This record gives sequence, structure tokens and C-alpha cells, in this order.
Amino acid sequence: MLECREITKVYGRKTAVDHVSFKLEQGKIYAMLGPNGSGKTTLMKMAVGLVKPNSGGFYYNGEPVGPRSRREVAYMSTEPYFYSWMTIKDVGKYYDDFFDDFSMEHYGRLIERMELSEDMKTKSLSSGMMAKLKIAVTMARQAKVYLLDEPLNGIDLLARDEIIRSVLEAAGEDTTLVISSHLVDELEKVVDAAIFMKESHLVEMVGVEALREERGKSVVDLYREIYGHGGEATC
Ligand SMILES: Nc1ncnc2c1ncn2[C@@H]1O[C@H](COP(=O)(O)OP(=O)(O)OP(=O)(O)O)[C@@H](O)[C@H]1O
Repeated sequence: MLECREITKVYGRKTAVDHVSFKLEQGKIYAMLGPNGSGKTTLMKMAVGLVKPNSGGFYYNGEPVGPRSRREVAYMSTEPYFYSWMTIKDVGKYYDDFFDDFSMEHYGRLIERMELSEDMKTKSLSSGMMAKLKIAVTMARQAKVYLLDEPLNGIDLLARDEIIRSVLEAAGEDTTLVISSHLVDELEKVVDAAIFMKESHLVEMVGVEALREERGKSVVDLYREIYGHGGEATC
């Protein structure tokens, strides 16, 4: 459904993504893994057309990504993107105006479950509350593909559970999820496959079950093997 063909992105002298190709299947959940600066965010941004590749490209159902795919692919960026004057309710209205697949009702339920309230101002939110808001507003879309860039970053354990629960609710036969995170062992429990990026290259994309059955390894084992030092996987 979402395919990356020989994609390359260069910023000045830095190659952020180098001839990367992979195909994402419908109904699967993927972890996007790799150390800082390995190209994960750049890949996600290219998948939604926010960054233009130098060569190669992303294809959604066989067509180059563009306005049509953007209607079906939801992206949650690491950057804050709400105006400070907005209340949580305003954020919902803004998304509702922008995306046909956005459900104000679902948004309200997610906000309540995240223990946020609609009259809170975005500028007064803690970083954990902001992370929850970003997830709520992204997952309130009925998209076909969700690309979530570091949704668990800096979030306490209980809030992480809530975020993961809300994200997994969207999982289904016709939905594809990609989650980038440095919390490798936490992600391993919920994903079907992992994409390993290193220094702008795709090292490999591997199914969690196949990895366990055929190679007797966990995603954390493979992470340690690929990135070395034995200690990159954090909990
Ligand atoms: N706008 C930009 N201008 C210049 N260089 C950039 C830009 N965006 C990313 N880069 C560089 O491209 C490389 C890949 O960055 P990217 O943000 O994709 O990595 P990442 O794997 O998402 O990292 P992290 O885990 O830290 O979020 C890095 O070396 C980064 O410094």
C-alpha cells in the first residue's frame, strides 16, 4: 500500500536517506528503528510530501504521494504544531475543518480518556499532555496509514500505556501503522515488523515472528547486533 522506491534525500552535504526501498503491507504495524540522525523522520516526512526527495519516491497504492494520499495518510510529527492561543477544543475544530476523515466525537473520547479537558490552553500543557494531545488529534482521523514519529518520547509509563492503547485501537485489517521510537522493547510487544535504519541506509526490514522463529532472536537482540555497544535499547 505504501511503497518507498530507491528514495534519497540530501541536505547540503549530508545524505539523510540513501537509496532506501521497502513496501508496507496493509493491516500491519511497523516499528521504525534507528539511532538519532539515521533518517527516520526524513523518511516519514517524504512519505507525506513534506520533504521532497532528490531521487526516488514514495508511492501510495501505486501512485506517487500527493494530495490524494495525504487524505488517507495521517502523520504525527515530533515538532509542536498548534498555535499557543488554541484550546484543546480549538485544535479539534481546526483538524475537523482540515480533514474529512476527522471525527470530533472520537477526538472527544480520546481527550477524555487521556485525562485532558477541552478548555485547556495548548500553551499550558506539559510535554506529556502535549504528546497525548498530538496522539488524540492524529488518531481521531479515520486514516488508512498512520505514521507516528516518536509518540512515546519523554512520556511516563502510564501515559505511554494509554498512548499505545489509543494507537492500537486504530489497528485493523485495512490500516497500516508505523511507529518510530527509541523504546525498542516496548514497541516489540505490539508490532508485526521492524524497519532498521542506520546512517541513512535501510539495514533490513524483518517480521517479528519470523525473526523469532527462523533466527531465534528478538527485535531488541537484533537492535543490539546492528547498532552495537549492547546498550542502545532503552526501557
Ligand atoms: N532540515 C534539515 N536540514 C539539514 N539537515 C537535516 C535536516 N533534517 C534532517 N537533517 C539531517 O539528516 C539526518 C537524518 O535526520 P532525521 O531527523 O531524519 O533522523 P532521525 O533518525 O529521525 O533522528 P532522531 O531519532 O534523532 O529523530 C541527520 O543527520 C540530520 O542532521
